[in-house]
Amino acid sequence: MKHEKLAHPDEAPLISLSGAGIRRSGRWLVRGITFSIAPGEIVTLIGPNGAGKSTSAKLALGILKPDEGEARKRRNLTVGYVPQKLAIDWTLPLDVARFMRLTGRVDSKRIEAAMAETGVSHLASAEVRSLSGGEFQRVLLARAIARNPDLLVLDEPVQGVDFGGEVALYEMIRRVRDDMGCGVLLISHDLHVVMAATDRVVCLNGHVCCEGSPRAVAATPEYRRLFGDRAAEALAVYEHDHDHVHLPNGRIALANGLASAHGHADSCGHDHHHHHIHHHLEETSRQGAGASTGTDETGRHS
Ligand SMILES: Nc1ncnc2c1ncn2[C@@H]1O[C@H](COP(=O)(O)OP(=O)(O)OP(=O)(O)O)[C@@H](O)[C@H]1O
Repeated sequence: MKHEKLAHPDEAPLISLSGAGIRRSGRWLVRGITFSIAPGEIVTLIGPNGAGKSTSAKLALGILKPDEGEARKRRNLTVGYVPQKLAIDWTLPLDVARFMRLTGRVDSKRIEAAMAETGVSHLASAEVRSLSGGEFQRVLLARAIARNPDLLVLDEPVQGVDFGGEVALYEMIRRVRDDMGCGVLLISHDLHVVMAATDRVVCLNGHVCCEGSPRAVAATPEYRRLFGDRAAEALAVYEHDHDHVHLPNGRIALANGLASAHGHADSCGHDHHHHHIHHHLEETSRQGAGASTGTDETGRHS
């Protein structure tokens, strides 16, 4: 897979936290947080509500100062931020093109290229408030990448997006990373398919519970304790990676006899495991979408 060439762990990290902690009203919100993001790397902070993901991200970005430990940021780091929520008065008319220009001066060519990259060029004159959840996410992503960031930060990027849209969004995030070579920090309170899209997972619960490749993290008892049965299900997805074969035309033949239309011709050459997971999930979502919503828990990992 491309990103294995694109990730540069030997280069100075874009951001790094070392034993960072922050205290408010006599209580440690997070403590002992250590992780870094290299250029070209996709890192996910995962943990339950209140685990300190946003706080850790703010420490990493220099928005909050640690009371102990260290937070370092590369000089002149440009950050593209995709927020969880936006404080916008939706009663006012606002089209996508204007929305893209609301914050800061960004070159028109860059905006056009970013909108093309996330597939929203055709929505330039659409009303922002009329966009679907998935369209709005892609507009937010375009707005963030138009700044040509070194680091893209996405806070709960799949809220309000259905399962098919979630898979598509993570595909897009990876493609943006491949094209731009930026680092990516994802923040997620739920498992989603975030695990499969990530180079490294940092599992938080006030401190770093466990960290490593998605597969390594999914196998730890700490992670299973935090996410319970669903963690085991997610792991099952990981271990479920040889239920199909790659056909010469790039399609996937599943054990249940279905062929996926989404196979990539290069699936076999690189990072086999991730592609397997991806195709497994994609097929599951296609089947689910045809039958009902495709977004329920059982549908995810069936
Ligand atoms: N400024 C603050 N003052 C006091 N407590 C705070 C402050 N900011 C956050 N907290 C507390 O710190 C803890 C971690 O919050 P944080 O928002 O980082 O968690 P999170 O993992 O991002 O949660 P969620 O998934 O719910 O967004 C919570 O208990 C929260 O109430």
